[in-house]
Amino acid sequence: MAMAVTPSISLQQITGLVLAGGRGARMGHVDKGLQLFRGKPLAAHVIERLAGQTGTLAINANRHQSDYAAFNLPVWPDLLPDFPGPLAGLHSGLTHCATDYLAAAPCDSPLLPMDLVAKLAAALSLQQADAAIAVTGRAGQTDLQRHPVFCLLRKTLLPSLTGFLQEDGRKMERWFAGIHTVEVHFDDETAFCNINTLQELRQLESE
Ligand SMILES: Nc1nc2c(ncn2[C@@H]2O[C@H](COP(=O)(O)OP(=O)(O)OP(=O)(O)O)[C@@H](O)[C@H]2O)c(=O)[nH]1
Ligand SMILES: [Mg+2]
Repeated sequence: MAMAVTPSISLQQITGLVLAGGRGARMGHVDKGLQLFRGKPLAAHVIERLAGQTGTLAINANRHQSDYAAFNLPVWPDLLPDFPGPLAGLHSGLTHCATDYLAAAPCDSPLLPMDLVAKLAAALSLQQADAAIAVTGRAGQTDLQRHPVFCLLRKTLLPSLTGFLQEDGRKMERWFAGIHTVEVHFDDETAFCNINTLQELRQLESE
């Protein structure tokens, strides 16, 4: 009997996207990705961690675009008005990327796993899924946490996402529930810590 062969995904087929397109309302409407954490902008931490995990990188930002351009990466704004949420960033990424896959991570999680993309890609490929998202905690337990802003998407999902957004869908979880998504478990919960307020920024900085 012939063995089923699952083609694996190479790094060169993946564009990494730093999601920095939000309003930062809980931080006083500052541009979160540009706030300093341990002496460097939050976005710089994410760029450094993602570099090497994907073939190319880009930034999704809607404000201070010249500041983001200083990272020497393409800056892709949302194509939809009024800050409809992170899905708008994924929509921009899938529209612009020239690769078969897009891996996204938010600008406000400076400790993201160094094996994020490799693990998402391995699971997506093995399950022949269209999307992979990160999960922490133990399956079946109440502390299971889904982290859909840390995701890997096939570029072929663009029409699905466009349709979802056109119908005013904003909830990431709802879009992922309607497509073939695989959940990928990560042991290190702290790698996904996410900074929403200035207090959280200072707190994590001092840890
Ligand atoms: N492109 C895009 N990204 C967004 C939008 N809203 C949030 N994000 C991104 O989604 C990720 C998680 O969002 P939040 O933690 O809520 O960040 P935020 O929306 O800037 O902050 P709050 O305004 O305080 O909710 C971050 O990477 C944000 O940059 C949006 O309207 N467009
Ligand atoms: Mg928000």
